[in-house]
Amino acid sequence: MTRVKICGVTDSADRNAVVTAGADAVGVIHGVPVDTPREVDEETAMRLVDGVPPFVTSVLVTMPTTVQEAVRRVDRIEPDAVQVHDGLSPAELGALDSRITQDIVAVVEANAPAIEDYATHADALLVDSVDADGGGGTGETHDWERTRAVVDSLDVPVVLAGGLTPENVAEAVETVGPFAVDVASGVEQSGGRKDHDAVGRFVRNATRAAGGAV
Ligand SMILES: O=C(O)c1ccccc1NCC(=O)[C@H](O)[C@H](O)COP(=O)(O)O
Repeated sequence: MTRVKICGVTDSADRNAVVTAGADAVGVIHGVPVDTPREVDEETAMRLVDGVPPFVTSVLVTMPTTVQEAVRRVDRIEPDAVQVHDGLSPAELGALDSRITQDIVAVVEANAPAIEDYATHADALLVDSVDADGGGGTGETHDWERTRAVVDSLDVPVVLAGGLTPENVAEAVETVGPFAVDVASGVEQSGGRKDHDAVGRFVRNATRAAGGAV
């Protein structure tokens, strides 16, 4: 069955709705040098992560420029996993891995060359549609067939992201066969605020679809 991460929660009501809907992971965005309504300050990130219950994974989504910066954020916020968007090379991800106990999800741009280089140093890859500044949350889909080839060629779990919605997620799962799917803007009522009904539909449609990796 395909796992589901709902990304970019900004308050406890949305976090709790995501958990109630049955998502496997909750993404909290902090430390990104891009303009996004989904980023929260450090205190809020700590509080949101702290309230994620057992058996649901809290994920800090961040864009560090150095390994040290990533370590400091992880040590302060204490998520279950860290998702690194842009900024760190595969070798730096390896260095980060040796300094934290959390799993590392490395974000790779869907059209990037040598995606496999990141697989060596990460616990999972998240294949996303990335904007010119390296940020996510674009609401744009990419070439799912290419991502299917990535899934087929690598042993590491692959998370599909970018432009997913309750309406297209079943087709995405069937086409790509990812370990998990991830959504931010596709389940919002307005920037940074989740539409709880859409979150529920997204989780149901993703988990009922055939094609996810076991
Ligand atoms: O969502 C953002 O605004 C964002 C900004 C900077 C770095 C990462 C960001 N999001 C990370 C995610 O994991 C999103 O869920 C992913 O990019 C998919 O977004 P969407 O296309 O809106 O579903």
